[in-house]
Amino acid sequence: MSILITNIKQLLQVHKHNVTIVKGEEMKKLSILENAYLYIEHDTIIEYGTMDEYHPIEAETTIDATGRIVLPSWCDSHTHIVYAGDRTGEYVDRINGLSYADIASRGGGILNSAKKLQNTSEEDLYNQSIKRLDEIIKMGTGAVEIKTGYGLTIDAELKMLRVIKRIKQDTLAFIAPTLLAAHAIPEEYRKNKEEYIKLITNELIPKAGDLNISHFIDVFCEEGYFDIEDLETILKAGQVHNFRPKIHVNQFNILGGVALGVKHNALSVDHLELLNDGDIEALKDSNTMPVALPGCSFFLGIPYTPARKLIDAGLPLAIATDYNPGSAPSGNMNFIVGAACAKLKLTPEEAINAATINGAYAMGISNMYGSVTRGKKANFIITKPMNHYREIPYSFAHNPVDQIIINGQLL
Ligand SMILES: N=CN[C@@H](CCC(=O)O)C(=O)O
Ligand SMILES: [Zn+2]
Repeated sequence: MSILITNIKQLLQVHKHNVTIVKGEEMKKLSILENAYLYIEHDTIIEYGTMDEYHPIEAETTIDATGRIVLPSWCDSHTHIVYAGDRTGEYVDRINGLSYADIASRGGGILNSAKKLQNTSEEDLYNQSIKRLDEIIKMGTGAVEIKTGYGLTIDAELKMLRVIKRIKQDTLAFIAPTLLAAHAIPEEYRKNKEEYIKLITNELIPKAGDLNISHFIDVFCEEGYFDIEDLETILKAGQVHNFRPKIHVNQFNILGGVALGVKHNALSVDHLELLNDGDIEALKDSNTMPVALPGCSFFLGIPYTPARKLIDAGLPLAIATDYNPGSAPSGNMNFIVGAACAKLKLTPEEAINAATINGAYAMGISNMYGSVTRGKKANFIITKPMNHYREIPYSFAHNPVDQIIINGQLL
């Protein structure tokens, strides 16, 4: 299959030589070709340039993109889209004044989702989850990280991993599986967290490692969940089975998870609604990507990640949806890009960098995704007619997507 796109009003994120991460001041730049063409063969970017350099290319499909913008598909590096049912009841409880913590303390929250998932067949869980993935692909996402973490028993967590593997096999999008080995303490271990941690380190991690589905490990490091000692214990056990950390830290409290994540060569530290100077220092000269989740802050009404503090300190930033039934029931990366500008105060260029190349980095795939570079994967958004790419975050609740190309296939 070959696709030629011509008369592209603006082709975004063009890099002749591959870029795998964008930091600090560099995030303010977005390399653009005006009035461009793009040629794709199978699943790969073969050629691109401006129309005045263009020489006729034979292609099976030709798209005239006059007045429209073409950019790499969104790279959503933090989702929990494999889950059963929903938590709309809790949503109303929160509107009526209960906090996320109040609901969790009454056995709601993650434990509510775990009960539903334990009582849902693997087939049904797959059918519910693949629908969510198909929906976010239509909204422009081409690479998605998917976590476990709603099983909370060995069998249910491994069931989640098998569903993620089946999704990976059945979709054109890139899927990065993550073992969220420690998401919440099950009721039966409430008074014996140490026992649950032993189950995780001695049984879940080795069994998940043997399945060879996921290469990332995650822990929810938070008061009432897993503390900094638990985090170190679990990351060390993960390292034995070659799991690289991508961890939930600093959402409601600062427990030291950022520095510990950097110490364990975390690929990303996610949430960061709270940050102190020590966190910023720990991240400098590290290979760890800070990830902000503005959809969660929007939905829970909690602070937004101080993204300007991170970028102005010369650090990179990725943005992601956190798509999950409790704190962010939306996988719309277009909204996240809009929220990054409106609430994190990122420029449109910074937000697009954070949702493409840096999002790919936070999944370990920015050598193959996240920019228009010869030889990289052909995952693209072709927008509806618009005057400037700034309209993508500006029209924050609109859908800018007209057509998508995933793995070189026009959908
Ligand atoms: N904070 C922990 N985990 C998810 C929420 C999980 C849930 O509430 O179901 C998050 O990233 O927000
Ligand atoms: Zn999350």
